[in-house]
Amino acid sequence: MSSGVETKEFQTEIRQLLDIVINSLYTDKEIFLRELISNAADAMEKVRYLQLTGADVKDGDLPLEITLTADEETHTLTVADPGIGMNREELVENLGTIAHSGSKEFIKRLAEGTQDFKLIGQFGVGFYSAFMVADKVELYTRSYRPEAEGCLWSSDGSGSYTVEDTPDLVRGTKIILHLKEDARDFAKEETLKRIVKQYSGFVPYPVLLNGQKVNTVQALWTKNKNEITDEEYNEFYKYIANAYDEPLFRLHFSSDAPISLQSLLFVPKENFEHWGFGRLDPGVNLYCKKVLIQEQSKDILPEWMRFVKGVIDSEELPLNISRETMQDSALVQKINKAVTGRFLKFLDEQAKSEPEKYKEFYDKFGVFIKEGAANDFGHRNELVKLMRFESMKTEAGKFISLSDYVQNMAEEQKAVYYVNGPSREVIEAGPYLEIFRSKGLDVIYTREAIEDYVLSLMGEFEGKKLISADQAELDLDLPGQEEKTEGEESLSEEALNALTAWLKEALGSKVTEVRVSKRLADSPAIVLSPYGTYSMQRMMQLVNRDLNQVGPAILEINRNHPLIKRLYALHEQNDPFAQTAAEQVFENARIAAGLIVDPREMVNRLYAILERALK
Ligand SMILES: Nc1ncnc2c1ncn2[C@@H]1O[C@H](COP(=O)(O)OP(=O)(O)OP(=O)(O)O)[C@@H](O)[C@H]1O
Repeated sequence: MSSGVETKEFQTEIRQLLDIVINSLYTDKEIFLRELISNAADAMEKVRYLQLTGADVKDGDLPLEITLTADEETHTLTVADPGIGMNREELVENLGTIAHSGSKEFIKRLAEGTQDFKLIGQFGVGFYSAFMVADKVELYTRSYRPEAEGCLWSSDGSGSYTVEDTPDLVRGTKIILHLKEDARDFAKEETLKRIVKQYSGFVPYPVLLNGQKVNTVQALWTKNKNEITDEEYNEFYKYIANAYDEPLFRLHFSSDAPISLQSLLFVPKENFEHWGFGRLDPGVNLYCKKVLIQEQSKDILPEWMRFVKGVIDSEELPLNISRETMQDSALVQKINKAVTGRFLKFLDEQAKSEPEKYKEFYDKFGVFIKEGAANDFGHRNELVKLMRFESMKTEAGKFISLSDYVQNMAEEQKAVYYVNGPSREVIEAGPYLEIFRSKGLDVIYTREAIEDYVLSLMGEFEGKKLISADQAELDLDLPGQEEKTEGEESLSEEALNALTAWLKEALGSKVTEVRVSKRLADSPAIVLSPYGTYSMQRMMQLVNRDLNQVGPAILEINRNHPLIKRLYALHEQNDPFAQTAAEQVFENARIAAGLIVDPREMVNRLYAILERALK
């Protein structure tokens, strides 16, 4: 390990970020203070925890407070905290590289101008906002570990920084900002006071500005609901979620049994995972009597709830609970169950009381509900109730729940039907709805394979079977459901036998069976999967871009359709064109099923068909 002055290059992404930061607009600049204060508070939170769990912490008596020192003469602002500090390796790791892919994506979009700078705090790169106001940043830091050496990190925000060992520092971090000419206001007390109040009102430690305390420390979640204003809630949300906007939903509750806890949860306005920023980290912090036990706890809530931000505080938790014991602690399970259950109930209530807002929620966060319904067995029933779908009978863009569907069912209808397709238009243009339309039965539209997966896992809902409309063996089980038999000019049984036998031969290994359909009204033919339904195969095709993933099909033909009758006539005349026509009927049915077919074969066949038609 080197101990002298070392000059190091910033990682490419950080250089890009600094470029943007340095040229940021004045109106954006003040958020730098929030970022530095929030880092300081995090570092002290860690010290508090280490001390409570009996770790050996250097300079154990330092009061846990953040000090801001503003000097209008030297145009400097110093932000200091007695937090855990960093040793040399940590310093280089934390303030020279970016590990999280989401942060890299964020920087890329910032550079393209398609992302708002204010979100910087949510992407783990908040420290660099210091360069919005400073043309030189010096950071002195000493780790809490008794054996560690102090260090000075320094940079002017261009391509590189220096690190050097520095003796005689006390524990924690001190950041000296040499303010740029256009940012000298940030050495003025009144400016700083205003910014602390605006952005950092909920820091759980005293913030001292030139020796004077400028914030009130409070754990909002422990207060009584009716003593808290909306503004306070929103400010608190902004603080804990590093957000600049207001939350979409808020849930504040306490419970005594089966476990004593207080919780304040928020659903943000936006889903960053949705925007392609990579997987979200959990957003709920675990406290015991206002002491942070675990930040962004992975164990306290199910994985699908990672979009929720907030706090859970339970006095029953032992302070020294470790990561390992967390996972299998019965207490943690109890908290998990209580909070998840309450949150699910809350969403259900919101869906009823504020359907429009719930729709906004579902549009953005529905992916998590579906993920939970697929993976979280314990809460599947509640989660499925929160899922929303369009259906044949809803207007485009309007949603219903499975419960709505069941309520609207005719008495004699025994099952809930659903069909999968990439869009409403594609589903409605396809042949799968024909029989349902003719019988006046509603069909739920699923868009994603995960929805089909969940419905097939469920098997039934409120005592009704869940049945996919493209299921090969479809028994609508309605009184008076007669077989669709021959109209006047329909093909005879004999002709149908001959035609299906020939089609089976003509299509070879592409089909397992060719039969007469009971479900078609307008389309000449339909394909069904011998393995159940097609939604999984469609997804596999899309993911693997492999046309052969689908396997053979069951082909059903419509005995009343003119095209099928004509096909039979051609076959009877031994016209070789019958083969081409049969293949194209089959391929069309596969396209209508949303499957990807081989375009090369198709194009040649279509030319042959055109040629004949143009004769
Ligand atoms: N005052 C500090 N004391 C100790 N470590 C710090 C301090 N400030 C920053 N760090 C370390 O540097 C890392 C990077 O800080 P940065 O602000 O860029 O991102 P972050 O704190 O991880 O994310 P966010 O800004 O969203 O809180 C932190 O995770 C922390 O490990």
